[in-house]
Amino acid sequence: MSESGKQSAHRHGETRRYPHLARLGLEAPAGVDAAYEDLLAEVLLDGVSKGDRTGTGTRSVFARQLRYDLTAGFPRITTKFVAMKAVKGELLWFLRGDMNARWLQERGITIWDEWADADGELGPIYGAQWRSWPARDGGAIDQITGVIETLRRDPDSRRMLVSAWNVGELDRMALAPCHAFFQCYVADGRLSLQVYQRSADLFLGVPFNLASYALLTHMLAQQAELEVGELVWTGGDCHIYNNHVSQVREQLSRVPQAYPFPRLRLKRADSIDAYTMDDIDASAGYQHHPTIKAPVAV
Ligand SMILES: Nc1nc(=O)c2c([nH]1)NC[C@@H]1CN(c3ccc(C(=O)N[C@@H](CCC(=O)O)C(=O)O)cc3)CN21
Ligand SMILES: O=c1ccn([C@H]2C[C@H](O)[C@@H](COP(=O)(O)O)O2)c(=O)[nH]1
Repeated sequence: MSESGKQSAHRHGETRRYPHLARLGLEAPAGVDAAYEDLLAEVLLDGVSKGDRTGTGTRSVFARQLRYDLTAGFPRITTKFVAMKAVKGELLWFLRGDMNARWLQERGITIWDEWADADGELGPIYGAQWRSWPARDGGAIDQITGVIETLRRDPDSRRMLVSAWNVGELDRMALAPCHAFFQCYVADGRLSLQVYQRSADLFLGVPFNLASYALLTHMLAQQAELEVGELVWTGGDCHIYNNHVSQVREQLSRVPQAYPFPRLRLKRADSIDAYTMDDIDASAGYQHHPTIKAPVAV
């Protein structure tokens, strides 16, 4: 094949790899994962105009999937700075079964403040459902401990689900769960996880959600003495808020200079309840573009 033929074949390959970025004339560097940015591009270009609960307005597409090989790197988006301190804190806070924003605020994490009442209360959101789903007999079901036990005892199980979508308690939650449930899957000693996110704020929420579930997969794998496999993110209503459009354009313009994902260092803890902020480090090799600020829709 001639040199120019090779080049055009390469370009064609890239076009298929990230077709929506290609429509904007953008190409990611070789070896860089830009699937998230391609979804941003798709919603920017093809999203249908839709109203929403917050009154902000969005463009939106329905039902998309992102997949990350966790052995290849930790999916912390590089085309803007992703605040890992808030991601780590929020996940540890969920795992505490906490329903009050105080613990986050004491650590300088403010991402739940808009939804908390004057006492910091949020109602029985993720943490409550993960760790103490109310049982019929008046007791509580710890779904996280349950799934770790099943991962150890019966990793072939097809019933390893954790749900935050407790229909009977939705009206008491400050916000209905967005990442509604997840499923674990083990093959060849590797733990994969798929999360279903019914509603996805692609610019502000999803970079957090991807890093958070990647981290959770690593923690669960460590607790069950498994290696990590794949993170599969499935989104329902995938939207860009109308007041995030200029930020998204800025972010996409960075795709040609995007970086490979960093690595996660996770210090071993004795139980899923024993991890601390200092045990988690996703900064090794994290090269990234600067922060892009945006208002959160409440
Ligand atoms: N509209 C909306 N989008 C969300 O992503 C979202 C909600 N609501 N409500 C509940 C939680 C709270 N989440 C949030 C809230 C704020 C940020 C945010 O402002 N992030 C900034 C800075 C974070 C920081 O440095 O602390 C960012 O640049 O990522 C992210 C996720 C995710 N969830
Ligand atoms: O982890 C989260 C939590 C929330 N979101 C986004 C998705 C929506 O933009 C709002 C929730 O509004 P609903 O009207 O309840 O769908 O919050 C997210 O992306 N990630």
